[in-house]
Amino acid sequence: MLIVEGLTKRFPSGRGIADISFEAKQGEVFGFLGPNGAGKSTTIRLIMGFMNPDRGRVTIDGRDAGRRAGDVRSKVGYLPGEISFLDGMSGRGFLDFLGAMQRVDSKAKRERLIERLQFDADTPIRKMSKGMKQKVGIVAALMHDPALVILDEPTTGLDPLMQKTFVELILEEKRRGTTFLLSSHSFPEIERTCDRAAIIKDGRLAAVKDIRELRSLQRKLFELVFDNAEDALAFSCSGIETASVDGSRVVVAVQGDYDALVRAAARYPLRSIDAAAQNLEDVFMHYYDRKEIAP
Ligand SMILES: Nc1ncnc2c1ncn2[C@@H]1O[C@H](COP(=O)(O)OP(=O)(O)OP(=O)(O)O)[C@@H](O)[C@H]1O
Repeated sequence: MLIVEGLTKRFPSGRGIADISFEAKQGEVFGFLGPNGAGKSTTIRLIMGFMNPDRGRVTIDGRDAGRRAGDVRSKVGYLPGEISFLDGMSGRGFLDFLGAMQRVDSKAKRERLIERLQFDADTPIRKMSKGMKQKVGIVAALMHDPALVILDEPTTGLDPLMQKTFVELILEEKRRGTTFLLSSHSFPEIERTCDRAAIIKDGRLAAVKDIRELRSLQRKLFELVFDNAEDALAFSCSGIETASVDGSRVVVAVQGDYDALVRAAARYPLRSIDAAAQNLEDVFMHYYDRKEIAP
């Protein structure tokens, strides 16, 4: 549905993006992660045709997005990172205006979305909070049933309940076959919605990862509290790889082989045992931290 090939843009400052390539298949939610200034919004603006790339090509639904921009854009829903509205309008007035440009009868869907996101669309935009404006932007991106939806940090300003509603909305649209490109700083949001995610750093693609595969790499962290520090030390020397030992408390990170842990721990009296899943953020974080990026 969306093919990005060798997209390159260098700004006079020397910043920008270089050789970004990825593909989001129909019905896929493709995540876009990366530290501030990595080049996510630049990539998205190039995909949307708001700037011309120095090199590279974007294909949307089999068509060159650069050459057939008008054609292609009616199939695309877009939520920019920073929304600029026509301040004199109400939310509904703005959506009416946009609906007329999209040339699709989007009123019924628009009203359903407004109800789901629970905001007063008749409020003048200049009186709206950041979160309310974000909701108007989300409705604008989804109301015309586009085949491809590109969202640049969509949940900025939304409260946790609305973030949850937003995740549900994405999953519902995905079930209908809508394709998403979702730029986000929220790891839980990426984990809940995405099939794959690209990590972009310093304008280059650091990795493209399958979320299911990442989940299978997630380790479980077991915190074992022994009766005394001697037992904890003896346990930590028994061949089990420990993440930390602090008095009678030992943390073990396990990926798959729980049997060895259970056998080793069974030799000592235990006061408690707690397990927590390593979160996706920890799995991704090393891409953010790395100074050099492997090809
Ligand atoms: N129009 C522009 N002119 C000059 N430099 C720009 C322009 N747009 C972006 N940049 C620079 O390109 C780099 C990438 O910016 P971009 O906004 O794409 O990052 P981002 O990954 O979206 O960051 P964030 O997570 O903070 O939104 C930054 O160094 C930014 O200053």
